[in-house]
Amino acid sequence: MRVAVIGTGYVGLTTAVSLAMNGHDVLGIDLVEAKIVQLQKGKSPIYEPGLEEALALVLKRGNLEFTTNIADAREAEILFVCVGTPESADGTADLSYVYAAASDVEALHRSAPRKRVVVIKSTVPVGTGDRIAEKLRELDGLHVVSNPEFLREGNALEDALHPSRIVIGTAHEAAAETMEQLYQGVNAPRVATTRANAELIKYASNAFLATRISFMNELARLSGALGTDIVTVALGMGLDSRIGPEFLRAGVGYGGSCFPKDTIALLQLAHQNGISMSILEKVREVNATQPIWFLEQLHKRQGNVAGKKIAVLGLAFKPETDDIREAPSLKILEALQNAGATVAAYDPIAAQVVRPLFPQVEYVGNPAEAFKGAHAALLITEWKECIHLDWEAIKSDMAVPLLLDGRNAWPSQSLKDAGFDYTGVGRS
Ligand SMILES: NC(=O)c1ccc[n+]([C@@H]2O[C@H](COP(=O)([O-])OP(=O)(O)OC[C@H]3O[C@@H](n4cnc5c(N)ncnc54)[C@H](O)[C@@H]3O)[C@@H](O)[C@H]2O)c1
Ligand SMILES: O=c1ccn([C@@H]2O[C@H](COP(=O)(O)OP(=O)(O)O[C@H]3O[C@H](CO)[C@@H](O)[C@H](O)[C@H]3O)[C@@H](O)[C@H]2O)c(=O)[nH]1
Repeated sequence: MRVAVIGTGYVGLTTAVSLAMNGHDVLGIDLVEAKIVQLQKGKSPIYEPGLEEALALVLKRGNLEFTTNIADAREAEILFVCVGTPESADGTADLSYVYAAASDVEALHRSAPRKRVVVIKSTVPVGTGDRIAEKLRELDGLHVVSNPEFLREGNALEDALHPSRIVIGTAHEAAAETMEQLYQGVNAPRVATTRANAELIKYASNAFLATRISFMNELARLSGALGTDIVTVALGMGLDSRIGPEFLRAGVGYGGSCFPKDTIALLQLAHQNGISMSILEKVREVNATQPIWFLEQLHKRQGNVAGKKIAVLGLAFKPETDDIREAPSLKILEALQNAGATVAAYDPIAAQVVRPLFPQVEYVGNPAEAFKGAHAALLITEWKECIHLDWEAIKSDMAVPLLLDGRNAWPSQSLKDAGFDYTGVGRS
């Protein structure tokens, strides 16, 4: 099928590449010319495992092209909207990019009318799809479908090719049929529903996952006080099939471009409808304080960190991505700097995007460098490069062998046996 994807960021580019891999003819559209020029050359502007290789493949096959001009999409039967919906000053989702993209679609459709489906993949509050449909109603042959995206960064292409589910929100039979044709061959459960339900499924899923994390982080604080081990507790909980093992990892808090903004957007949507979601308020509160709680564990052991060297391992909000949006590392770097510490940081991919924000931090080329002379080391992102380390060498390199494992990913017992002063999150 002929598909156009508006917005070639994390979601748009991954969607475009995965649809092209599945044999569709895809046109990727973005406003940022530099991005399009780079993509035309087969260079991915974002770091996602396997994405650049897949991009090269579909460019070579000729079923993916890029442009800055939406008029080039006149032949497209399906137009995906994958633009950002960032947090506004009041916490609601900023829909200006979505509405601008809808206006672009409207202009295209007026100049080149044909049967078309407009698919909103951006995460948007309940009612947005209906409002866009209202705005475009006069345009014959054009139907608006909600098809939220559930991919995870760092695993984006894999998730797009093998999704957990495909949610299609539309009341229009022919549009639903077009979507089914598009996803033919993709083996995933379908949820065929209204646009509004589809929109709420997306926010509810993210809010629920964030809730599990904050629950575990708060439980970890108790576990630390009791001297119990949160990792074992999570294992024991997750074996209950009603609970399941995913998203029970305590740590320094969730970050990224989705959970922080989507939880506040859902809260604002609830307020606008006279509903108080007190659980979700607490989820955000626990998450906001988790990096600070983590740093208290450092201060308890090191006292004043002024003038001391602190190694920070990992900066991205999770491994396998260069994304630092709402990354806990940013709060931690800021607090360490305010406390007068000298910080040496390592991240295999994200250091270059953090550097302009924290120019005083020393960015080192490998983890071993960060540990040299350090009075403490903090694991913030569990990159494999930050986990599989030569601990013997590290022990002799550190000024004080104090380890604070913000992801419970270092081998706690063997480090303690080797003489390190080790503390995880909710495990002593
Ligand atoms: N990042 C994720 O993991 C993820 C996962 C699921 C859903 N989402 C949702 O998907 C949406 C996109 O997120 P993202 O992380 O890909 O954003 P992003 O910021 O990485 O990419 C958005 C892209 O859209 C482009 N753009 C904006 N307006 C445009 C227009 N009118 N025409 C053409 N291009 C335009 C921007 O230049 C940018 O390249 C958001 O609503 C987000 O909540 C994101
Ligand atoms: O047990 C866990 C699991 C995750 N995290 C943290 O939670 C954040 C988000 O992780 P993850 O969900 O894996 O990454 P995202 O790419 O943000 O993906 C989420 O947000 C996307 C955007 O909406 C959705 O599409 C995905 O389904 C949803 O998982 C990261 O900081 C993780 O370190 C934890 O602290 N503990």
